[in-house]
Amino acid sequence: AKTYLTASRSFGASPQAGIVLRPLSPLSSVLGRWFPLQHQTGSYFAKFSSYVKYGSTCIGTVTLWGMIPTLWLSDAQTIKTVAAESRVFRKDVEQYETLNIYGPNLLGTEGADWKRHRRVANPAFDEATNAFVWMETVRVVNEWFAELDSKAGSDSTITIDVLEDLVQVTLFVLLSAGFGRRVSWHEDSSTEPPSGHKLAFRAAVTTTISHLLTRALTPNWIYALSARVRLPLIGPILAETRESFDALRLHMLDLISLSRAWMVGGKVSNMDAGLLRSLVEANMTEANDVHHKRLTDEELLSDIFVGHLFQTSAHSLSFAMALLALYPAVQQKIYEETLRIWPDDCPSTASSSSHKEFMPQLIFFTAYTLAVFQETIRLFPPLTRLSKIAQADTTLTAHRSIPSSSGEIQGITPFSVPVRRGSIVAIDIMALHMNPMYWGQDAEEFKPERFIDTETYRWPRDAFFGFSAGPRSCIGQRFALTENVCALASLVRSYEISVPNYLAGKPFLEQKRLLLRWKPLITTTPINCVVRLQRRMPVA
Ligand code: HEM
Repeated sequence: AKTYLTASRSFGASPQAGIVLRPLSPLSSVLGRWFPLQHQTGSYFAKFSSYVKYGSTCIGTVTLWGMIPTLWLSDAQTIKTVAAESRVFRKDVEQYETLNIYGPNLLGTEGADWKRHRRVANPAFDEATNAFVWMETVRVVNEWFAELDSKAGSDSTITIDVLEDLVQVTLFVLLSAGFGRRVSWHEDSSTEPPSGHKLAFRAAVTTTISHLLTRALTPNWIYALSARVRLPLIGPILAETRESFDALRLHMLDLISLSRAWMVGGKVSNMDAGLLRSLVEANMTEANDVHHKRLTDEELLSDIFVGHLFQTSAHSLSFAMALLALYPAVQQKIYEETLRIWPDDCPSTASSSSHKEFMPQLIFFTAYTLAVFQETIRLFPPLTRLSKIAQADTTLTAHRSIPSSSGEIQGITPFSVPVRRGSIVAIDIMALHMNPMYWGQDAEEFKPERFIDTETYRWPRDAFFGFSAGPRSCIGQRFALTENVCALASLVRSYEISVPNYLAGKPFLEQKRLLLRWKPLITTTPINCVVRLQRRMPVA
């Protein structure tokens, strides 16, 4: 009781909402789905409701274990300050430990170690890589479309579990644009493994995907222990998981060696562009002495892989497809936009050079498709919260407000929030994205127009935190935007997306409830996202 009181006294004038689990603890995300008090601060489904209840954009809670004061923020300016002051507000890297699967990486490191990773990675995430991402997305989605068409019925329709397919699509893009290893949709997964390998590449990839969640949610010490001792129940699953991750690691390390050998030999690799080649190149030009250390092969591999671990693109594209099935008028607008870019048909191949020419105009030509994707991320941010630890005593500014009888936020006044060293500061991305101060009273509605500037409206940049901001923002943002906009535009150009037959006769709100369900695992994960696709006829 005494420690609780000491912790809660540190909040100053911020309202207090009791004891909750640590914001990013794996337990809180696994149990989040079943947490009964869904409007309670800290619940994954509370959206902005607890900030309305307390009339404040900052709420204090105390962690169940450790009694650590935790401040939850839904205020754009406060969050911007926290993200910018990365020396005062450090990432809660302890919570990322299980994501360091292949070794330390950009996401799970801090301080000098993080800087070393970011310095090597920055130049690799350039326009050449994005051009390659565009080209490979075109290739992979066309292979996917061929697969869908071969399975479609005589009326050219097919009903699919979107997530299952998109996990493969986005992984194939990553393997190619990330590792320079083209995997065809049709490649046989029963191919004999090459010498020195237990699994063929495709088999290593597919088994790794199926064990991704087990690995990411298993504490490293249990994982390590399971290699030495036969653990009851979970032992065999962990052994299988280890086998698949080890098999993929060996393949990836081969690719790194190959890339380096090409570089040393002065050869132009047939791995085209791609992150791996650029990373290997940037790493080789880094100084390697007592002060500077190059990244190891494991670290390079980990930096590329961690971007996929979250499956952010697969999840966001799934939500976007479900939303397009529910909102045909939005889909029609994307279709009209794609008719302007591709008057004849969706391209089946793209060269990276043609994309490079196209890229500067891309955002302009696909403004609406991009807005649909951003609005999807606003409603379903893959990471709904981030957590930082204060390294020094400091002060933030938040806002108090009084909701009117019609629920509108009014009487907004600033107030100071003392932050004690060691406190957790939780950036509540979902609440920020639902905050009516920035997005209006209809913040929960799907309206891509919010992301289109007009002469009288400029969309609130600081209130969109889907890719984070400041020095620790997503390094793969352009990669993800290129991939997702290309995939969405190609999809809508080729297919009409609608709700599956079993939902067709239901009221709209019921369709919405059933199609947009999600669970808070490592990232916001769609549940049972099923849509019907009908091939569009070629434009006459
Ligand atoms: C829809 C897609 C994506 C979204 C919404 C997204 C979102 C985010 C967010 C919110 C962070 C901050 C995480 C934190 O502070 O803990 C982040 C970091 C990061 N993302 Fe993404 N991401 C996406 C796709 C990607 C892709 C495709 C890659 C790589 C190919 C990638 C690589 C990374 C890396 C390496 C970091 C750590 C950066 C650092 O700390 O320096 N992300 N991402």
